[in-house]
Parts: sequence; structure tokens; C-alpha cells
Amino acid sequence: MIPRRAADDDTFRTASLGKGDLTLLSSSAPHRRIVLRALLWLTIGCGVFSACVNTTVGNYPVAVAEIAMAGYACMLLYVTRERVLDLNRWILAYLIPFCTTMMFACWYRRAEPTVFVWPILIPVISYLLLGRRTGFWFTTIFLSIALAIFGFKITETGDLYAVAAIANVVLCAACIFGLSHAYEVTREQAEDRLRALALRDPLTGQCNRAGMAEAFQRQRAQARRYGTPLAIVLIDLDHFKQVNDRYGHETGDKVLIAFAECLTSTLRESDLACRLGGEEFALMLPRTEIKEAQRTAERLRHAIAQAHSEHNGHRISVTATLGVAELDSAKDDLQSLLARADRRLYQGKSAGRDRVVAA
Ligand SMILES: Nc1nc2c(ncn2[C@@H]2O[C@H](COP(=O)(O)OP(=O)(O)OP(=O)(O)O)[C@@H](O)[C@H]2O)c(=O)[nH]1
Repeated sequence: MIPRRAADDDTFRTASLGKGDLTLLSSSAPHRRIVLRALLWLTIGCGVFSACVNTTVGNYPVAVAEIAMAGYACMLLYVTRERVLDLNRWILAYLIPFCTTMMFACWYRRAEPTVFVWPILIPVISYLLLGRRTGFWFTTIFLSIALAIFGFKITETGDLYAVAAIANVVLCAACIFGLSHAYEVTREQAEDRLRALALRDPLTGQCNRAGMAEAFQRQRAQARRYGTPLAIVLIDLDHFKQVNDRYGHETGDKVLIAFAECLTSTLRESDLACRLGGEEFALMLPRTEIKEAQRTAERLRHAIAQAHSEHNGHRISVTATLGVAELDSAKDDLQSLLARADRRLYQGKSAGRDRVVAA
């Protein structure tokens, strides 16, 4: 299996689009890759050391399994030396044989009773590498197997002292399982809050410039892969300063919020609306050619002109000027695309505002 490399742009920090909704996935990937590589080094070191010890005491099958696991960890270290897109698959490719070797060591008849402390590591490693949901299931499966092995060993030996010792290990594993779960839940919540703060505009709730840049990386990758068009519409409210000057900044904010809602309600599920700053907004329209984007922009311009906000009995209406551009070369980045849309927008401003310019 040849690993897919992450592009220079950080495409595995992905964003799914949907009416301004920015759902961010696998944001922990860089951190998990570092943890995975640290564990691979540890596996190699501990595997070789433990294999030497087991060889000296004559546990040859366990020593062979440990050497095999250390060799496999070397291969995974090589594969993950750079960022990979399908990191989760490589994490599972490490964790499944690692935990299976651990289960084999627990089950092996001549193994030391202290080998039973190793499964305690499973919840910590699983949650660190796989996150809350997959980590939970992975831990449940492997701790259940470990428990079954413990049970089997107790009934086989009938050693009551072993029952007390194993009960300690099981209780300790259960506590670590619970703590790992609680830690991962709070970590995920904190990460979501931080990412929302970094990627969303606090006034309108739409994604900001950074959020748009992140979503663009993914959309451009899809457009290139499937040969589909991608259009951008840049929108600037006309004479917005007059709204602020006449009704106050607070009313200006309300107008901006209403405007953002108008954009969102006019768009398709797959489109993304962003506030780039001030009274400047942008739309990203995946699988949309420039002609269709122009029609969408016209529909939007019409909806903006028709809508109005109320302030102390005053009816506040705004108009907007829109510039449209389409991704048209392999080298096109967000900046060049926005610059093209911006030039058209300013043509529209110079020509009298309240219009769409697409070419
Ligand atoms: N209420 C409010 N006003 C903002 C915000 N950000 C920027 N503005 C105002 O938006 C106005 C933008 O003014 P200009 O850049 O002169 O543009 P304009 O009046 O819309 O004129 P044209 O773009 O040329 O049609 C300024 O008065 C800014 O203070 C905001 O978050 N809230």
C-alpha cells in the first residue's frame, strides 16, 4: 500500500461545506502522527529489549512475536516519516498487531503474571491515537479480550491469589478507560471551541477569511481531482458607511447580520458564505461554472435589494455590488481568485454599484 502524501497545503485539516456551516475534521492529525511515531520508537526499543529478556528465560515464541512487532514498527516509521492523508489507516495498522501481540503475550502459558499490566496501556494509546469514538470501541474490544484471557487463566490455575491480583489490574484498567474517555471528550470540546473562534466571524457566525482559506484547499483539491468548476463571488455592500453614520454602528451590525442571513438562505446546501471583513463577504460555489455563478449572484443581488431591516420605525435597505470569478488554472490559489473577483467588483462600483460583474 503506497501512502497518499498530504499536499503542501494542509488538506487533511478538512472542512465540509454547507450553507456557511464549517465542520472541521481530523484536526488532531498532526498531533496524532507525532504520538504514533513516538510509540513506534518505543515499540522498537521495548520490543528488542523484551525479546532479549524472553530469549534468556526461554520464552522463544513471545521473543519472536516481539522481534516481528519491532520490525513491523520500523516499516511503519518509514511510511509515516512524512505526513500521510490516510493516517487513521496507518494508526490501525499499528494498533491492531500491537494489541494482538500483547494479547498473545498474556495468553502464552509461560508468560510472567506481570504481563497483565500491559493491557492497561490500551485505553490511553487508543484514545490518544484514534480519538473518542474509535478509541472507545477499540479499547472495549481489546480490554474484553484481555479480560477473557484473565478469566480463562484463573479458571485454569484455580489460584485465588491470582484472582485478587487480576481484580486489581481489571479495576485499574477500568479507571484508566474512564479517565481517558473523559479526557478525550473535554479535549475535543476545547479544540472545537478554539477552532470555531479561529475560523468563524463572531458577528455573523459565518466563516471568516481563515475558514474560507481552509475550505478552499479542500474544494480546489476536489475540483482538480474530478475536473469540476469552482466559482467565487465577492460581495461588497454599497455605501454602508452611510448606514453607520445615519443609524449608528449597532444598527449597522444588525444590518450586517440580516445581510449574512439573506446570503445563507439564498444559497444551496453545498455553497459556503463567508465574511471576509467589514462589509465585504464572499461565496464559494463548488461545481458551478461562471455563467451559473453569475445567475446566482444576480438572484442574490435582487434578494438583497428587496430585503430590508427596521430601525426605530425606519426602513433600511441596502444594495450590493458583486464580482464573480472562476478557478481556471492549476496554479490558481485563493488570493489570485479573490483578486480577479475584486477587480470585477470594483468595475461594478465604478459603473454605479448595485450590479454583478462576471467578465
Ligand atoms: N456596523 C459595522 N460597520 C462596519 C463593520 N466593519 C466595517 N464597517 C463599516 O463599513 C464602512 C465601510 O465604508 P467604506 O469602505 O467607505 O465603503 P462604503 O461606504 O460601503 O462604500 P462603497 O463600498 O464604496 O460602496 C465603514 O463605515 C466601516 O466603519 C462592522 O463590523 N460593523
